[in-house]
Amino acid sequence: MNSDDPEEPLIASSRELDDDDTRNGAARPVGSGKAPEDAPGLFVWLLTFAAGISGILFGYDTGVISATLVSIDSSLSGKPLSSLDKSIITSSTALFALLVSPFSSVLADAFGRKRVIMMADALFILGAGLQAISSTVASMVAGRSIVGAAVGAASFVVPLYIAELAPAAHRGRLVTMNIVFITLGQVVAYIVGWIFGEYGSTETGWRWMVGLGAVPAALQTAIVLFMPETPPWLVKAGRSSEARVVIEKVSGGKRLGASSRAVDATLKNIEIEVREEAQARRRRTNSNRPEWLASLDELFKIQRNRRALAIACLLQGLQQLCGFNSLMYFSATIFTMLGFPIPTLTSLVVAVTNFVFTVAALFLIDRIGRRRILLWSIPFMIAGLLFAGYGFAFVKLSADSATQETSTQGAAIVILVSIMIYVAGYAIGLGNVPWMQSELFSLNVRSLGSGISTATNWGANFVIGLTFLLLMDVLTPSWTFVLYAIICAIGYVLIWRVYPETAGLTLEEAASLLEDDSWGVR
Ligand SMILES: O[C@H]1[C@H](O)[C@@H](O)[C@H](O)[C@@H](O)[C@H]1O
Repeated sequence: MNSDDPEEPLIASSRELDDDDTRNGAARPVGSGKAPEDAPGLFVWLLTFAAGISGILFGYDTGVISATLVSIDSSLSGKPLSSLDKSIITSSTALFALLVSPFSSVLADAFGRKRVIMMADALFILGAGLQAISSTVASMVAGRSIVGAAVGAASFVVPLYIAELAPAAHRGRLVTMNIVFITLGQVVAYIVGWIFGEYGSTETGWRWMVGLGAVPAALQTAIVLFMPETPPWLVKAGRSSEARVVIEKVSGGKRLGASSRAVDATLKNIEIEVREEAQARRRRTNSNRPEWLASLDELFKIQRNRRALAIACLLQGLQQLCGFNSLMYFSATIFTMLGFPIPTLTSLVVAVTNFVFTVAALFLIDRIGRRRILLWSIPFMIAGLLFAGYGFAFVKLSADSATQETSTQGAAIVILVSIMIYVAGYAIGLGNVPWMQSELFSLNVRSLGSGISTATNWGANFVIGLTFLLLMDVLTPSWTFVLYAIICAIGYVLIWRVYPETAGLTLEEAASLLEDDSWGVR
């Protein structure tokens, strides 16, 4: 059904929804609604900015670890960190993010999106504090794990929060804002790591690096107190009049032309979807099965939900398995081996390129569309990886930059430029499109589906972080990069086959695209 079609009523009344329609979730579009099409008002930008602080925290805490590990020296447990210590400290964050992200979907449904953001802030502060005062490896691991739990919850709930608040026409751009904040947090972490590592004392420098993560979390806690809940959650909680006020504000307020008809239409659409969900839940409860099992059932047994989940997990898995975070975590190590004189500064190139092209994506994503931007950008990633792999074939790697032979300097430059091409391609597409996952799911499985695909992201992140150095050793750097190129090529074909374009559609229109029986793209 096309809401631009003059023949179609803007919304279906509940009487138009027969039982079959509602059972299949095939009824009229809902979600955030398409009605308010104006530019996002100041209110939406403020909300996005406030919620985006979570992105800064996410980026900061994932980016800061590489500098932290090389600066800790012997301050934990009175001895230098072993490789195993380093691996456990690094991977505990991804592991806990993985464990917490699906669980946070249950919390987000029960307590609201906003409260989960606040819970994550409390964890960010606790984790940063614990890391900063750590004197043993065990307490450092505990601090990293708590931060991981916070990152897991925030990485799930913030995109969901923004997607449910933003008008459809601007949703892509607003969700991308969150990724801009993540990549900005990574740039800040690299700069802070470089400054404290270079100029701070050995004993306290790294403590400042990790402890500073508490500052944005405290700031966000103060701001979030004044932020609203999302309209779909409010309607679900039986607070439709509050939802109406939020929709009105989000559409720019009455003075900016948010006609009360458009606001009513949006609210009505959400109410219909919530009603459908309640009916579906009643049917599930009748069957005497635990609620979560019934939801899981619904996610896997209904074709459109299954397809949404497969696409979301494909994109999230590919975002990590393409190998980008190997660079985020180990680029300083790679550039040391390549003989660059100040590797931490050179590695800043990765974080800055990622940030700059994510900002570019912000302006392009709604215009070009998710599917198309991926199909255009992944070939650049593949080319960058293959050139880098080729460059590595000419370099004799050394752990000490001083012994690097001049003859390989050309190859080192080729590798640096190839990595920049790869990172640019990543940032403009795969770095952000997967986070628009919530628009693929209908409301009744949106939280659960987004939670599972976010967990896929963290699972794959964990695998990449754990295996990169091993692969470099076993396969050689050239073949490691070729392997990532092969993964990108497989991902390209899968995206081309199964991922339809969702740009500019309401959440529900996007979800109903997937009702097609075949797995092809209409
Ligand atoms: O979207 C983000 C972004 O691309 C970050 O730079 C990356 O480190 C994350 O893993 C990813 O989820």
